[in-house]
Order: sequence, then structure tokens, then C-alpha cells
Amino acid sequence: MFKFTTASKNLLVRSFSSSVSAQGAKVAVLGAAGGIGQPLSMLLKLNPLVGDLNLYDIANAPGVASDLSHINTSSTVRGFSTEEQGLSKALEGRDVVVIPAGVPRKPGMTRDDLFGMNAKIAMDLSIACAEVCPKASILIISNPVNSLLPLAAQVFKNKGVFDPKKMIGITTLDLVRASRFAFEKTGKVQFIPVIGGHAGTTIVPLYSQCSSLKLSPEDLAALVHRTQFGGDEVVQAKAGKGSATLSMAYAGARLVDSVVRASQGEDVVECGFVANDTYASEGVDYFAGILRLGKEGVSEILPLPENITQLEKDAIKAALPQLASAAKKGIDFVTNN
Ligand SMILES: NC(=O)C1=CN([C@@H]2O[C@H](COP(=O)(O)OP(=O)(O)OC[C@H]3O[C@@H](n4cnc5c(N)ncnc54)[C@H](O)[C@@H]3O)[C@@H](O)[C@H]2O)C=CC1
Ligand SMILES: O=C([O-])CC(=O)C(=O)O
Repeated sequence: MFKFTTASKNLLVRSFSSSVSAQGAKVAVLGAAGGIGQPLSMLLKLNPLVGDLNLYDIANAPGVASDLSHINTSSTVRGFSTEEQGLSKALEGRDVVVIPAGVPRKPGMTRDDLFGMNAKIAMDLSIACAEVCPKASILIISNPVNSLLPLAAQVFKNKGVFDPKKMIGITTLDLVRASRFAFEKTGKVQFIPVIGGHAGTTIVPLYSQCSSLKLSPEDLAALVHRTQFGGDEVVQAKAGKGSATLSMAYAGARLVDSVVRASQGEDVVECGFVANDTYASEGVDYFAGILRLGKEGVSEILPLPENITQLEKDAIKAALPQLASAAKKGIDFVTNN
């Protein structure tokens, strides 16, 4: 007969022990059956702060939900398909909506090349969110983030429900990469802010904030480049079978956890791509900043650290025109469709 080890007993008890989860956050994942959606949904099922998880996809969300619903944590999981108002039902009463719905890159493509395929998906999902759960935190994973976050914001603006504190384009994977790549040099896990946007040279890691990192200019340049093109590294390694999914699921689950913890009163700092007027004088209205999260979403966009380097300042400057045109592309799509 099977005997419980102490470790397995602990796991069993921990799985059921959270009293938070019974009333925990109500989260929806849109695109939940995909490469990111499935592991992300699993990580959310394992998070005791998430009490109720709705999974929506154009294919197989009920199957994924049925599978996850057997995991012995106390949250409930339900799956919704496109039939019978599935999307609206999935969004009812949500505190947080995470959106990894959309097509991923293949080698040779930029994230911007996905715009033609993913803009309509993002627009349809944003319209549903604006109509059903306008007060939820909307966290957008789908690429190109630099265009799709402004697109979703414009949908909410047109419907008169846009709250800049509640809509974040997820750049957390850039922070996860920066932290990991610096760890490979220093042996220490540290929070390294990454600002700007989420595509190539718009990704600006602030390695100046990693005090233990001592690198030659050449090695620092290589580290910055690896961080900016970490997504391409995975796309090439997967050789036509998609882009980062598992690390993205981890990063997405971390941001959801941060938003939920902040909503419960914890002081949490993350970075994310948001409506941000720091560079408005240069025509940039959306910029990934260092965010303090609070009970109502983004409570403050923190000023950039005073000791950022000239190289980092130059990188921000170089990102601005790209960010302005990417945002315009998203906004124009809403105007023209
Ligand atoms: N922000 C970031 O750091 C990252 C963003 N991404 C992006 O995330 C997106 C998803 O990537 P994967 O999960 O690998 O792709 P995938 O193709 O494995 O999954 C996408 C899922 O979206 C679903 N879907 C498509 N249209 C939909 C709609 N209208 N409503 C609901 N679901 C719909 C599909 O059925 C599929 O299950 C891509 O655009 C990718 O570029 C990927 C990695 C990192
Ligand atoms: O590179 C991609 O297409 C997916 C992505 O955004 C990332 O991994 O950072």
C-alpha cells in the first residue's frame, strides 16, 4: 500500500490548506489552450491567491479546464468555447484577464510581422472585456505588445471605460531574462528593471541597477543585446515550432500574482508597458516603466533611477520613435475597423 512520505503529506496539505483561495481572485485566461495558455493556466491553478479560473479559447479550452480541474488545489476551473456566448461568460465578474491569444513568431519574422494576424484577435477580445468586465486588470501577452496594448487601450477609450491603472502589456519575461542572464554572471538573483517596450531595441534593460555586475563594455553590450533579442534566441531554437511558452507562462503567472498581491494591500514593484506620459513631449504615450502596483492597479509610475548610464539614456532615446509608430499602428487599426 502507498505510504505518504513527509514531503508528499506536506504537498497534499498545502494543496488544500489555503483559506484565501476560496474567496481568491477571479481570473480569466483568453487563449488558454495554447503554448503559453496551458502552462500559464496550470501555474494559476497552483496559486492559492487565485480562487476562480475561467479558461477561454477558440479550441479546446473545456478540455484543458477539465484536465486542470483535477489538480487538488481549492480553486475552481471552468472552460469556455466560442459557442453560446462563451467569451462573455468567461469574462463575467473577473478581477484579472490575461490574454495570450494569438499567433507566435517563426524564424525570420519580427513581432511586428504578427500584427496582421493578431490585431483583429486583440480587438475582438478587448471589445468583450470593455463590455463585460471594464474594471478588471487587463494583462496583454499577445504580440506585438508595443501595438496591441495601445490598440486595446483605444478600444476601452472609445467605449469610455479606459483606466490606465488597469491595463498592462506584459514585459515581465524581459525582466525574468535580465535577472537570469545577470545571475549567470554574478551568482545572485536580483530585480533588474527593463523599460521601453517589448521588441528588439525597444527593450531597454537597466543593468546599471545591478550593483554586483562588473563587465567590460564589450561584455555589457553583449548582455544587453542578448536581453533585447532573447525572444529570437528561443524562436530560432524552436526552429518553426513557436516562440517562448514556458518561460512566458512563468512570467505571466508572476505578473498576475503581483497584481493580485498588490490588490490585497502588498507593496509590489514590477515593470510593464502602460499608458505613460513620461515621453509625451516626444510623441510617445505608451512606454514600459517601473510600476508600483496597488489596490487599484498601477498606483505610480516610478521615476527612472538617477544613476542610469548614458548608454541607457541613448537606448531610451533610440526606442522612442519605434514606440510612437508601433502605438500609432494599433490605434489606427481601431479607427479603421
Ligand atoms: N509578451 C511576451 O513577452 C510574449 C508574447 N508572446 C506572444 O503570445 C502569443 C501566443 O503565443 P503561443 O501561446 O505560443 O501561441 P499558440 O499558437 O500556441 O497559442 C495561441 C492560442 O490562442 C488561441 N486563439 C487564437 N485566436 C483566438 C481568439 N480569437 N480567442 C481566443 N483564443 C484564440 C489559439 O487557439 C491558441 O490556442 C503570440 O502572439 C506570441 O508572440 C509569446 C512569448 C512572450
Ligand atoms: O520572441 C517572441 O516572438 C516571443 C516573445 O515576445 C518573447 O519571447 O519575448
